This record gives sequence, C-alpha cells and structure tokens, in this order.
Amino acid sequence: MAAAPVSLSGRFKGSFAYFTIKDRLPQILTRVIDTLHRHKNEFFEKHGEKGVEAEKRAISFLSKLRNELQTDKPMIPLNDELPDTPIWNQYLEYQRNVSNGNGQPSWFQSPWLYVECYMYRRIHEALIHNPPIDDFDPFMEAKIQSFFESQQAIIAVCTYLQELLKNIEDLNENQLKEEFFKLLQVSLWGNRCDLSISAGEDNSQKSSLLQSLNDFKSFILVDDMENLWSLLLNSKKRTTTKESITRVDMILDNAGFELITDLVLANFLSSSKLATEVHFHGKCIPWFVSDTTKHDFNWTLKQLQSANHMWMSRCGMNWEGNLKKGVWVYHDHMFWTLPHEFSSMAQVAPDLYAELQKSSVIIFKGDLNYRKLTGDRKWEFTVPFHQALNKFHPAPLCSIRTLKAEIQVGLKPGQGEQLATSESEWMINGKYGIIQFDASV
Ligand SMILES: O=P(O)(O)OC[C@H]1O[C@](O)(CO)[C@@H](O)[C@@H]1O
Ligand SMILES: [Mn+2]
Repeated sequence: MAAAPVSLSGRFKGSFAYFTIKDRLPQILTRVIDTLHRHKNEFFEKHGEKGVEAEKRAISFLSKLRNELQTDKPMIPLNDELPDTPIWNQYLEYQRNVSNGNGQPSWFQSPWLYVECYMYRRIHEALIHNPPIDDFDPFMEAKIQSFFESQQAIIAVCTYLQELLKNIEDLNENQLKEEFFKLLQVSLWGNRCDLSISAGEDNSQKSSLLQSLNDFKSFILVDDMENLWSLLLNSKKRTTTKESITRVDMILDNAGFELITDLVLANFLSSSKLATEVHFHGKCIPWFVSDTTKHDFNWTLKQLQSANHMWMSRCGMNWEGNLKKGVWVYHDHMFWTLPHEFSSMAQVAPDLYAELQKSSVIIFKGDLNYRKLTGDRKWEFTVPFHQALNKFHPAPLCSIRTLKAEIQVGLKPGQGEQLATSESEWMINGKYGIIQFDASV
C-alpha cells in the first residue's frame, strides 16, 4: 500500500488549516481572555483577592500563548502535572523527530491537528496553574447560551421522540427503519451547531430540523444508513433468540442541540431494542469550544428535567433513568483530548481500545473525530474509508459529520471535483454531511 499522504497543516498557505491558525484560533483565545475578564467579580466574590490574582495570571499566560501562536514560535512542553502531561511531551518529542531538518515543530509548520489540539490543552494549562480558578470552564457560558438559543428545536425533537415512543411497539420493520433513518439525519445535521467553527459566536439550531430532512437529503455525500440498519437489525434478531447484547458506543461531540439529537437517537435505539446498551464517551477537559464534558452532560439532563415543557422534562427523566439502570453508561478517557490520530489508540490507550472492542458498532460524531479517524491527511477523495482508517478497527464503526475541514474520503470518482466546481466552500461550510460506515474488523 502506498504511504499515507502528508498531514493538513498551516504551512499550506491559503488552506483552511492556514486560515484557522491565522484567524480563528487567535479569536478563540481572545474570547477566552474576555470571558475571564468578565468573571473577575465572580472570582473575587468566591475566592477574594486570590481569585483576582489567579485571573490575572491566567490572562497573562493566555496572552503570551496568543503571541506564540501569531508569531509561529516553536511548541513548548507542557508544564503541569496532569496524567496526560508526559504523553503530550512525548508527542512533542515525536514531532521534533519527524520534522527533522525542517526546524522545530511550530504553530504554522506542524500538523494542524496537533497544533489545534495543543492550543486547547494549553488553555487548560493556563487554568490548572492557577487555583482557585482551576476548575473554571471558559466555554461553559457559550455552551449554556447555545443550549437556550436552540430551545425551540430541542422542544421539537423531544416532542417528536415522545410521540414516536407511544406506539413504537406497533411499528413494523419498515416503519422502524424509516424512523431510524430520520433520527440519524437529525443527529447528522445537529453537528452543524459547533461553536469552534464560528469562533464561539452563536451557531445554534433555530428551526425544527424534522421538516427539512428531505430538502437536506441531497447534501449527504456518503449515505451508509442501510449498512448501519442491517447491522443493528441482524444483531437485534440474534439478541432476542440468544439473550445476547447489542452495544452501541457513541463518541460524543458538541453539547447543546447536537447532544440532544444524539440522546434522542440513543433513546430510540434503546426503546426499539436495536441496542441493549448505549455507551457515551465525552471529554475530560473543555475542548474545541463546544465539546461535551461530563459536567455538560449532567447539566443538560438536569436542565431538561426541570424544563417547563412536558416532553422535554420527560426526556430528562427517562435519560437519567437509563443511566441509573445501567442500560446507558457515560465514560470519559484522556485519549479523546490528546492530539493522536485514532490509528494510534491501540498503542497509546490500549484500555480504551479494549473497551471499544466490546462494541457492536461505534458511532463517531462530528468533524474533529473524522479528522482523527482519517489522520487529518491530504487523502484523495476516492481513497476507501477503510484505507484511511489505517488499521483502526476496534469494531464496526460509523462516522456522522458535517464537513468542516478539507478532508473527505470514500467519494465516487469525479464527485469531489464536481462539487468543487459548483461550490468552492463545500468542504468547510458545514452544508454537506456524511454517514460513512466501515464494517471490517
Ligand atoms: O465539532 P466538530 O464537528 O468536531 O467541529 C470542529 C471543527 O471545527 C474546527 O475547529 C474548524 O477548524 C475543526 O478543527 C474541527 O474539525
Ligand atoms: Mn466539537
């Protein structure tokens, strides 16, 4: 097999990676600094002078970080004592070795995936160094705001789900499949709502998606919904005869509306017995602005429960019930906030890999997960997904993402080129999506 292509990187001037590093990442840092500023009084009320001192130090660390980025300085080792610190520093060593002769790894020269992940880990470092504000999530406010701004869309999907559950037992196989496809697409388009692409600006779902699914259908560039359905249906048929389990793992992406669509899909899988267990995987630290942490996950369930809307609160109750019963399980693992592509998981996080091997199918939500699945490289559009996965096969898997980075594999010959002639931004504007499956283990 030919060697894997080069990584996307800021060194390719004019690429989306280049503009992200040049424009969007500094904007995100500026927003974090502003957020800390705005919370000064709160820190004072909570912790007195110590809180204000900590805020000042964190801001000065972050301003320095922004300057390092904008002047393309070399990446420096992390200087905190979290469990993942040595792994990050080893990864920097590795980047130094591979960039042999091309100078030090730096913001614009190194792989985009590495530098973007590194920025979020350094933001975390800024806070970790500064107790008593070390548990402050600088993106929390934006995540909460986006949740409330999507309120109407959330009500619409929760209501749809609750109506559907009333007679789910009476649905025949075809009707069940039709509903499954609908909720998969809702979860796909829910991925448009991340806050990193908009540099933290409002990007919430304002309208109900359910009425628009048909209009959006032609924007699904790879549609492997049938494969996913067959896998789950066959597994269900075996389950009823043998009392065995069908375990679906969801590697979560953004909090807010997207998370609701993922939970709605999970509820459907559990209630229809297409899955006997659903395992969710979230992030251990604030990540790519809107990614779901355990705190966001629990906050979301509590919000739903106390909502002044019957079907929203019903969803919240049922979902907490599923977690209590153990049919739903929430996990986090530091691997999800490391810079490694997933083909290194077996080596870097063998415990997580072994956990995922127990799955019947793993659903990877979102764009960043797609970049990590495929190594964030300059693949030809027609390269098979299986090849781009580069031996990452813990279990059958499916990526559900809207396109927000210049990477896409598994297209038909000419498909990518044709899109490029009609719409230059097709890979980055989040208008297109994929539901891309890989069965082979
Ligand atoms: O939330 P998602 O779907 O992973 O999207 C995040 C995407 O936004 C970006 O920050 C845009 O640069 C990408 O790095 C990343 O792929
Ligand atoms: Mn995200």
